[in-house]
Amino acid sequence: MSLISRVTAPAATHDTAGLVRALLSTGPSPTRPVAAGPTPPEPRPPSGPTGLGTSAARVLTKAAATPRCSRTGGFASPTGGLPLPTPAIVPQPPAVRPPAAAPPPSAVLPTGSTSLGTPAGAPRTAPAHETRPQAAPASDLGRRLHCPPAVRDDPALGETVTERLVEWAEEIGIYPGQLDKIRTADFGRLMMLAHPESDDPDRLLAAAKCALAEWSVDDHYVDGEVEEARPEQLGQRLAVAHSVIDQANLPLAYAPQLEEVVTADPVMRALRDSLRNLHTYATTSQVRRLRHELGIMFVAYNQEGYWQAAGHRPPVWEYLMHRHENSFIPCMVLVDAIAGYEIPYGEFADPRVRRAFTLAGTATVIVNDLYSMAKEKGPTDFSLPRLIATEDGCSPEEAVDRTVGIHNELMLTFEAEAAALAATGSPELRRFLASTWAWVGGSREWHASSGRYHSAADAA
Ligand SMILES: CC(C)=CCC/C(C)=C(\C)COP(=O)(O)OP(=O)(O)O
Repeated sequence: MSLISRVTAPAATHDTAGLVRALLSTGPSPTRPVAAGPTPPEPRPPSGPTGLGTSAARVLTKAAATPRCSRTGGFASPTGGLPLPTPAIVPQPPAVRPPAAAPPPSAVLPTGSTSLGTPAGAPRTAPAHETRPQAAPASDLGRRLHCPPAVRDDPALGETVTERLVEWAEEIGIYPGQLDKIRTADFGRLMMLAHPESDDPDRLLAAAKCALAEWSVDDHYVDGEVEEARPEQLGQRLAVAHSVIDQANLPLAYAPQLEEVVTADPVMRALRDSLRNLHTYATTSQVRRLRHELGIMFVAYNQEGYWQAAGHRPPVWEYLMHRHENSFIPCMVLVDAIAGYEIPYGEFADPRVRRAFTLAGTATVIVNDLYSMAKEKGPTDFSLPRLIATEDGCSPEEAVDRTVGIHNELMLTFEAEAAALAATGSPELRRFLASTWAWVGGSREWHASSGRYHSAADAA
């Protein structure tokens, strides 16, 4: 493809089959970056599943342990021993929003029982627009979600990271008087499950500090979980906090005033300190990538502020777009840094890679919506099942089914596209996609068990 054709190429769309076809015809070399190379390659037809496949992801691997001090690369195998997603099924163009009367079955897995909450056919006590989907049994969701299992589970390592994270939070001053929330959520366990390529507590802690700083923005400023939510101030707080994400450098006479505001705010201190610490383990460009993702996340938080202030209930399309921006991507973007390698920036920024990566990101946060239904009870605590129930006028059980279907569509698309990208990209890209796949599986496992979503109070 010529440079001009590439520059003028249309943005990626949701035409999976076309995209996979295009990927497979742009370059067969397994080591060539997807965005590089002037020579028109020979078309290479798909030869069927070539990776290790989802079933291989069930094998716990130790081979993927972190190369301890590599900051730029150094991997034993193209995926660092991690299973790579395999397009066992290339999804057909799916109906994202199934008709209310006859929803199709879940994309890959049997939908199983419909006994999530009230039994089908039971009398309804409230109109559909007022219903709140109940939390689905975790075991049932785990079976129905198209998602790999966690690659490893090392509870002691997770506990170590959580304990050190609590100490850090206390030092910084986030979650004052509520440090138990951090212990209960067990964020160290999330990092242990989601970054199986590293068994180094320091690296996992670096990722955990970033994640907790990000969560603290939500819990302190947006959701009202730690401080009272003040939607009218949200834009102002986020803008000032962003001056830490992308350091504002004011003229000397004014800089101290900004610094005073920043240092007085625990969330801003947490963001600054976690990013500073990350530099120990990540390259400058990896940290810059995270700074960019946080800017996007802040835009989405501002949107939530608008929803709260205006009493706006987003339609499903708008909420899904919001979840593209407000997802776990800021955590996932660190997979290579924490594992000790680096995907070339040209490949990371390639729209096809970006598309696959962000589809996986949205899928992770839909998992969050499903597992956090019991926790999200306030009138502006929107979630995908809840909004679908309202918009489609369907039962909570049906809304959960549709949410699972949307999640599975995203994951199947990621799986197919990641496999095609892996076949045409560099070893680092291949590994990055495998690391992403592992992150998604570890995150689902954490959501299924974390005290953040499964407290006795929520069950009541
Ligand atoms: C770790 C991280 C990127 C956090 C910022 C975004 C965030 C809090 C989520 C993606 C989770 O969504 P939600 O606000 O629904 O979180 P909880 O269910 O309250 O954990």
